[in-house]
Amino acid sequence: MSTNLEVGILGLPNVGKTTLFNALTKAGVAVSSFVSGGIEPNVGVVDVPDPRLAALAAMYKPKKITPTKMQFVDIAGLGQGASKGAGLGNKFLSHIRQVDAVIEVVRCFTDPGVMNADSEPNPLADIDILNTELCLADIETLEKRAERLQKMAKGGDKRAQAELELAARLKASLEEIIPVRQVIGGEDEIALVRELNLLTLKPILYVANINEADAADPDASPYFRAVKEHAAKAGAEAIAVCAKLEAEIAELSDEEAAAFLSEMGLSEASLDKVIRASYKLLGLITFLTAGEPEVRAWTISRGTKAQKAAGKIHSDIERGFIRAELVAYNDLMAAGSYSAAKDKGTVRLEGKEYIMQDGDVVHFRFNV
Ligand SMILES: Nc1ncnc2c1ncn2[C@@H]1O[C@H](COP(=O)(O)OP(=O)(O)OP(=O)(O)O)[C@@H](O)[C@H]1O
Repeated sequence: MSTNLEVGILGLPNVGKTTLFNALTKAGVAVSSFVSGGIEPNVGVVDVPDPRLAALAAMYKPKKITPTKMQFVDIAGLGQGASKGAGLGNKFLSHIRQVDAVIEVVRCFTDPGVMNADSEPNPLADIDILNTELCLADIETLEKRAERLQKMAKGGDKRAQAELELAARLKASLEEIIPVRQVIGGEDEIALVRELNLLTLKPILYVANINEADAADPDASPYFRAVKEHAAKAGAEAIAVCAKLEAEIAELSDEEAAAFLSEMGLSEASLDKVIRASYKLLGLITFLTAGEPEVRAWTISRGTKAQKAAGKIHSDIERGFIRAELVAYNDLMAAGSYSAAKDKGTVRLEGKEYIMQDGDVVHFRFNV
């Protein structure tokens, strides 16, 4: 019972999208590939790394530890002119339309053997090319929609009128190549245009694909620094990854990988950072269940109420929901055991309207 939210991996040709996708999915489980004619994207399911699971396992000694999962989609090369329907452009744009958030891979490496990658990286120019294409595609969507809205607004439709005004504002920004996510107001405005699935409204994470030589100290790469600065200005996050190296690490056993990382002076694979940042990008949080049979992480959207969250485990538990008995992960760890947390009074009983928090360790009481 996973949420079907997906993060799409995009970027210019040969920037390392597939390498990153393979590294991500090899580190995780089951890669299902829907390749047909080379234009269907690959979808991969990935375990979300969560150190809290190991800590809970040390406390509960469960038979089984189950991480939660998330989905990535490898959306193949989007070149210049894609928004004009050049080549396979429209198909690619429709794949992007289906995902809930995007990772933009930006080339910050040089590789003489790779087409388009033999020259000095120019990450800002690359970001600009892709951004322009996405903005143009959104302009087209808004223009099409405006025709219908005008008719509806003439008929006195207030909502259509509001959407029309918003569309005009968004279009003006898009013409300056400013993504919708940077100019749209709060939830009310987002709701007005939600159905349009605007590409530049999707949350974005920049992944700077750096040279192996920069992996131990990414900030030494001027290219990564440029991406980071751009991301900060755009209110987004940037993570440096050497996709080629990560793909190699993903081939190793856990022990080998740990030894390799410490040799490189790295504390964790950058992939873990990418997965966690993507999870956050989708607005997802984790609640935990812990017992002797199983310690497990579950995914819900931020803002989910207790009764709905219970339904993640089983529809019966949602239907017969009585109460959620829960303790915040940090409180549980501070107490040292569940019964100690109870003694300290940090275990609470919450009703169905309770809004679940990341790291809640929960036992649902139900009756069917
Ligand atoms: N950090 C890196 N350093 C050096 N070479 C890299 C790095 N990352 C990827 N490469 C190499 O760049 C080439 C292109 O990578 P990849 O096929 O993953 O790109 P892509 O963006 O998926 O391409 P396409 O647009 O064809 O889908 C591969 O040969 C890969 O090994």
